[in-house]
Amino acid sequence: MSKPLLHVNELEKVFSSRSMFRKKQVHAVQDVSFTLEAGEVLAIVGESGSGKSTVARMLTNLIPATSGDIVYNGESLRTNRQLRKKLPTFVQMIFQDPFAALNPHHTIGYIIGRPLQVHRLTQGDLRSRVLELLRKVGLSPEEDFIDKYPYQLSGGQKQRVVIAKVLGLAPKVIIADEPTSMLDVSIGIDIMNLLLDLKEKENLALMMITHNLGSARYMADRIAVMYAGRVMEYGPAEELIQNPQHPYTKLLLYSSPDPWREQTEVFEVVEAQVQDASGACCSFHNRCPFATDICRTKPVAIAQLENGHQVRCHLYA
Ligand SMILES: Nc1ncnc2c1ncn2[C@@H]1O[C@H](COP(=O)(O)OP(=O)(O)OP(=O)(O)O)[C@@H](O)[C@H]1O
Repeated sequence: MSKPLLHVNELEKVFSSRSMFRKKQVHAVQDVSFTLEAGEVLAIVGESGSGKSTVARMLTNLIPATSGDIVYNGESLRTNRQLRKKLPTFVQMIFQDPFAALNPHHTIGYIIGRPLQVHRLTQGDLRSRVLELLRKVGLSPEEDFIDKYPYQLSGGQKQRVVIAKVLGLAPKVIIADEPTSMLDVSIGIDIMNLLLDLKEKENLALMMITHNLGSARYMADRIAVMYAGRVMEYGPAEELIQNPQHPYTKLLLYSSPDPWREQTEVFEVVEAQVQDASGACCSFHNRCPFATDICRTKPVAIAQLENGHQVRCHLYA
């Protein structure tokens, strides 16, 4: 069997801090596993603090994992130093704030061209490579943009520059962390369409991080729903949206406004603090209207449903 482009296996991240009197640990990510292939889009959805960005930061080696493994094309990030060195040409990240991502003192040409010089990726004329990248992200006429400064561009244009800069390194995986959340809705849709288009043309694997199930549905082939550091539900995007199983996924779906959806289920979540993902019980039990004793006392394993649909809930154990 061929190796997946990206294989994430039982990833865990614990942040530790020490104050004068006690040591505190936050289980930010626990037992996260998935695969990602070229040409595929995986969306990671969850509320603030669910661990989405921590997963992304581990995948790009910005922070080390506490345990578990990240394997690119069969090479482990944990053990392979060569892979860590060449990682920027394998995986790149787009952040939500294009305003902060671009140095205001440099021209667009410099911003896009500099990583190509650093990683020695230009054969031939740097300027024509930058113009080609500007064309790829729809900033034309390219000659008009190359000598501009970030302040002369709109938010959507800035995000396109960020994408061009990332694209220059010819990564195989792009992780987009809320790439449209700071943009107007229509501009955000343009950016999502651009990413989908580039995914097809460049045969990229895309991982999209979002709070919004609507954007996840629009973009993704598969969706992973995270809560308190764990994947609660995972499956083909349309199946997960049409046939959600986990109470938390239902909560996310029924709390997002959708004038076209018939409200078939009334879902009243219990108000409570989000639990840490240390795993002694179901982390959603204190907010779940269906929780029983077992949810408060026993850890939950992932249950396999049909069509690759998985759910982490005692209701299905
Ligand atoms: N450097 C850190 N030190 C300690 N705790 C951290 C650190 N970074 C993240 N955390 C904690 O880890 C948990 C997950 O955070 P993370 O930023 O991954 O969530 P998120 O789902 O990406 O949230 P958001 O959507 O708001 O970006 C949170 O409880 C957060 O407070």
